[in-house]
Amino acid sequence: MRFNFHIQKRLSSNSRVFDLDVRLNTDSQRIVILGESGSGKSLTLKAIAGLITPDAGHIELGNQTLFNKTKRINQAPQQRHLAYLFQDYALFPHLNVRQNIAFGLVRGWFNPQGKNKDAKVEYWLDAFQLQAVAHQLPHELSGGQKQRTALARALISQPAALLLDEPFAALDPALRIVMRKELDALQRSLKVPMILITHDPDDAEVFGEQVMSMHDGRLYEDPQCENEALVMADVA
Ligand SMILES: Nc1ncnc2c1ncn2[C@@H]1O[C@H](COP(=O)(O)OP(=O)(O)OP(=O)(O)O)[C@@H](O)[C@H]1O
Repeated sequence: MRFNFHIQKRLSSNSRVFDLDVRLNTDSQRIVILGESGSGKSLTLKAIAGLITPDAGHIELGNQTLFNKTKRINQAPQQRHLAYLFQDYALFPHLNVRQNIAFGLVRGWFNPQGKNKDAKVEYWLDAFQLQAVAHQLPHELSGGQKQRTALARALISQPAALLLDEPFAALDPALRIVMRKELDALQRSLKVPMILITHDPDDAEVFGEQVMSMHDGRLYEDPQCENEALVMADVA
């Protein structure tokens, strides 16, 4: 699955202007974007997910056009079939683990209940060893359990790609190592393409088939990265 995008977006607040101008065209299935705070990583993921609209450019995933300014294409977030895992996991506080995971199957306001849905939820509860805590609320979970619940909720809808915003930042160092391994194994077995943004070089080491670095709204090829798959797009 090819990621091909050129995203341009200007954000202004008071006298400060931030210009995002990122482009990438790659067949790589594990992309890590490494950058300091405020460099534009989250904005990039949000634009891919459809949560912010670029001023110009295009976003293509495989042969699907998610956004194209000149062709006036702008798919709604739910049409894009992407899973976006937020930094703080964004679990619903009033829903237990089972209900949070089931929410991943919800399409808009319409929530069809069916046998199939229950079987899928049970599958992910088993796969992530969450059966024992299935009835617990997010505030009653450990950091790792929260992360697994959020991942299960993201994966249950069989997304075309996984967008991960600092997925290990909230975990203590020991759990971070365990969860990195889990996500690594999971991504390899499901073969779901992913973009992971982080400021932690260890994430890049584990996941970075393709490591990019981000500075001041621009994306650069990491000089240490020897992967040949990346082709920087020359034209929009
Ligand atoms: N709605 C907005 N209006 C104006 N500026 C914004 C807005 N949202 C983000 N910015 C600015 O855009 C820049 C990039 O923000 P972004 O959230 O993408 O950073 P980041 O690289 O993800 O940082 P972090 O690692 O701290 O999450 C920041 O300087 C931020 O202040």
